[in-house]
Amino acid sequence: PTAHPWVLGSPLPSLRCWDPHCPPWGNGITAALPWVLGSPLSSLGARGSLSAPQPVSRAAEEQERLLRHRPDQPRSPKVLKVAIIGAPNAGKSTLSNQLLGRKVFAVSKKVHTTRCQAQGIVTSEDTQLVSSWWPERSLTAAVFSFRHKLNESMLKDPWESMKHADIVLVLVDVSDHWTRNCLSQEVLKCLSQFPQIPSVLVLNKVDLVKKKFILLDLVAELTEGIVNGQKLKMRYNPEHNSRSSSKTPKISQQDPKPCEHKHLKNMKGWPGFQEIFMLAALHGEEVDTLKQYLLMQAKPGPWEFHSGVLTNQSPQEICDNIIREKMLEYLPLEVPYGVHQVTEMWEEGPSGELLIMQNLVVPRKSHMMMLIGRKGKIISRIAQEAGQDLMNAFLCDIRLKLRVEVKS
Ligand SMILES: Nc1nc2c(ncn2[C@@H]2O[C@H](COP(=O)(O)OP(=O)(O)OP(=O)(O)O)[C@@H](O)[C@H]2O)c(=O)[nH]1
Repeated sequence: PTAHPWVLGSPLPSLRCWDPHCPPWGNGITAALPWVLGSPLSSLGARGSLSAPQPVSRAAEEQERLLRHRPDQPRSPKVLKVAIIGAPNAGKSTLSNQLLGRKVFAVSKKVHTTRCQAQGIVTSEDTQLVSSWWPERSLTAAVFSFRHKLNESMLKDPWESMKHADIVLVLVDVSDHWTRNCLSQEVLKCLSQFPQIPSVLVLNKVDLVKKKFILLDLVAELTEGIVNGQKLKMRYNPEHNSRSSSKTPKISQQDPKPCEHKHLKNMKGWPGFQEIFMLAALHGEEVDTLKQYLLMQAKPGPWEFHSGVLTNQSPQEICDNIIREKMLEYLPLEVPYGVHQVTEMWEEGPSGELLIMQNLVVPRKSHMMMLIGRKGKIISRIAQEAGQDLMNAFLCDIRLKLRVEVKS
C-alpha cells in the first residue's frame, strides 16, 4: 500500500509542487493535508491571493454582446464544466465567488439564497472553467422529475447541467454538527446516478473547526473510507497527541478490498471521490489550490463563453440579488421574500458613475416600516452595503437609491 507521506511524518512543503506540469494531486488527499496538520497555507491562499479578475460588465447590452460573441478562444482551448452541490448554506455561492476572484453572487447566512441557476466563468490562459451550483433540495426534485418524467422546466436545469458536468464538487459545511457526518440522500442519489462523472469532496468552513483532527474522521465517514480507489487506513500516532486533546487519527491508503454492494440508504458517504479538499471559502483559504486543481482537470474542448464574461447573469440580476442579500441579512425572512424589486433607472452619470434607482415594492405597510427602519437606518445600510458590493463587481462608482413603497 502507498502510505500517505504525512503518515510517515514527512512535512508538507515537499508535497507541493507549483509547477503546472507537476501536479501535487493524484493520491486523493494531498490537498486536504495542510488543514489537518493545523498549518493551513493561509499565507498562500489568503483572501486576495487570486489575481484580480476583470470587472463584470455593467451594461446589459455589453453583457449580452459578450454572451452572444463567439468565444475568443485560443488555438487549443480547454474546458471544464464544474457542478457544485451541497446543503443550503454550505457555501456554494461563497466558493463560486472566490473561484471567480470577485463577488458576483449573493451570499447569505439565511438558507436558500441560491434561487436561480447561475453560472460563474473563470478563464485562465487556454482554459475555461464553467461552474454552476444548486441547493441539494433542487437535486431531489431533479432526480424525482427525471424518474417520473415530469416536465417542470424549473426542475430540469440542475439535472441537465449535472448530466453535462465534467466534475462534481460536493460541498460539506464542517461547522454544522448536524449534517457534517454524512452526505444527504439527495447528494448520494445524485452521485450514484452519475458515477461516470469524477467527483471531489470539498470540506468547507474549516476555519470554524477548532480541533482540526476531527476533519480526518469526517473524511473517513464521508468517503466510506475509500478515496481515489484506495482504502484509507486510520490509525493513531501518539506523537501528535500533544497537539490534540483527542487521539490523533492518521490516514494512509491501501488497495481496497472488493467493496460489497451497499444500498444507498445504508451509506453515509461516497466511496467514489477522487480527491478531497479542505478550505475556508469565506477567507479564500486553499481556494486557489482547488482552482489550480480544476484548471488542470480541464480537457481539450471549445470554450462556451468569451473571456470577458464572468457570469451568465445580467448586470440587473446581479444588482437585484445583491440588494436581496442585504435584505435577507437585516430583516426577518417574510419581508425580503415578499419584496418585488423594480429597477427604475440604470444609467451612466456625468462622471462615468453608474446611477441605479430601484423601487422595493412590499405587500404591507408593516413591511415598509421594517424595511425602512428607525430613522431610515435599515434601508440606508442596505443601500450603502449593496452599493459597495456593486462597486466591487462592476469596478466603477455607484450611486444606488432605494425607494420603498406599498403595493397599491
Ligand atoms: N466561517 C465561514 N463561513 C463561511 C464559509 N463559507 C461560507 N460561509 C458563510 O456561510 C453562509 C452561507 O454561504 P453561501 O455561500 O450563501 O451558501 P450557499 O450554499 O450558497 O447557500 P444557499 O443559497 O442557501 O444554498 C454565509 O454567511 C457565508 O459567509 C467559510 O469558509 N467559513
